[in-house]
Amino acid sequence: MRVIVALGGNAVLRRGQRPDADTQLANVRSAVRTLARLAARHELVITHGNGPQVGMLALQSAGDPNLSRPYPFDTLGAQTQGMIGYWMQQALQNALPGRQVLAMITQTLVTAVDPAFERPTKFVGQSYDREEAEKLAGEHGWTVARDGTAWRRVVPSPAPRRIVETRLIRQLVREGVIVICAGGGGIPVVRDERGRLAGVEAVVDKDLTAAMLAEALECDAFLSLTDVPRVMRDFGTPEQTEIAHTTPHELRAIDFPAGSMGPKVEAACRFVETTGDMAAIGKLDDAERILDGSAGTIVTPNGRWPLTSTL
Ligand SMILES: Nc1ncnc2c1ncn2[C@@H]1O[C@H](COP(=O)(O)OP(=O)(O)O)[C@@H](O)[C@H]1O
Ligand SMILES: NC(=O)OP(=O)(O)O
Repeated sequence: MRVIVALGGNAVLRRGQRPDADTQLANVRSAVRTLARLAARHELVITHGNGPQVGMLALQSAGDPNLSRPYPFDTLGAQTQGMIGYWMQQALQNALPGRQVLAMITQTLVTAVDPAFERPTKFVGQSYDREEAEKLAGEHGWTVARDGTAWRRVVPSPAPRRIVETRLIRQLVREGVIVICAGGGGIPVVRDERGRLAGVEAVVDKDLTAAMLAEALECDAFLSLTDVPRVMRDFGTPEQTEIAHTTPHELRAIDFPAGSMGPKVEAACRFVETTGDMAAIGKLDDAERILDGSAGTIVTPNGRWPLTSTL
């Protein structure tokens, strides 16, 4: 099978951890143990989040007295692709000697008139209590929003339209390369009337980009791997229940929060609706069990996996 994995930024920097490089590298090495087992059995394309990291770099940049203005989010996105891509590439090379692994700088086309620029939803950086978040928002001109019980900075997250480097990614996958690409959803860029690319201030959702890429690369499965074992009904209430096997139709009848589970569910539904193939949301460590149907929330057109006829 050709499998695309979207790895949450939280897998690289867990909630509450200090963002030291060695902490993140240790998390990447641990994630790569699972990814390497997948790569041994399947053609693997890896995308990853960057929410915690891009927010941290933005905060550092905002506090740098030598700068006349903080680095823009496209440039910060590129920095996170380089940093996380490097950690992953090296960890995979060490885990799978003899295999070709490449982390690519990847740009994602968005449109400048996307309404998302007026309505920031993408959580970046660390969590704060409400008072501190509002204080920082006042100091730096941020928008902040509630993420579960905590507060975080939010930035615009326009819809991904196309990955500029799609053809190259396809070529590399066909040649057996394990490609790490579209990190942080891809660096958001727009194309002007003369066809030239330029970066924009945003962070694209990596699950939406991954689903789009999965379709373009004709992947058989799209796995969004995060820190919860399954999508839940009535999440965060005493009545919460795990959803094991489901359909896009069933999932679309449930409300999920923007900026966290919402885009994962939307991405999974879009991939299944467009391709008729399988998408799943679950825990990184369960990736292999998700593919055999015994873990995660598995989304298929008829709610069954492996896919079977309903006739
Ligand atoms: N209905 C739900 N079921 C499961 N988790 C949910 C749900 N709604 C919100 N969440 C939250 O979504 C989080 C995963 O989204 P996110 O933090 O964006 O992950 P990642 O960084 O791994 O992509 C979970 O840790 C959980 O707190
Ligand atoms: N860019 C992005 O979607 O990052 P996270 O997965 O960390 O939210």
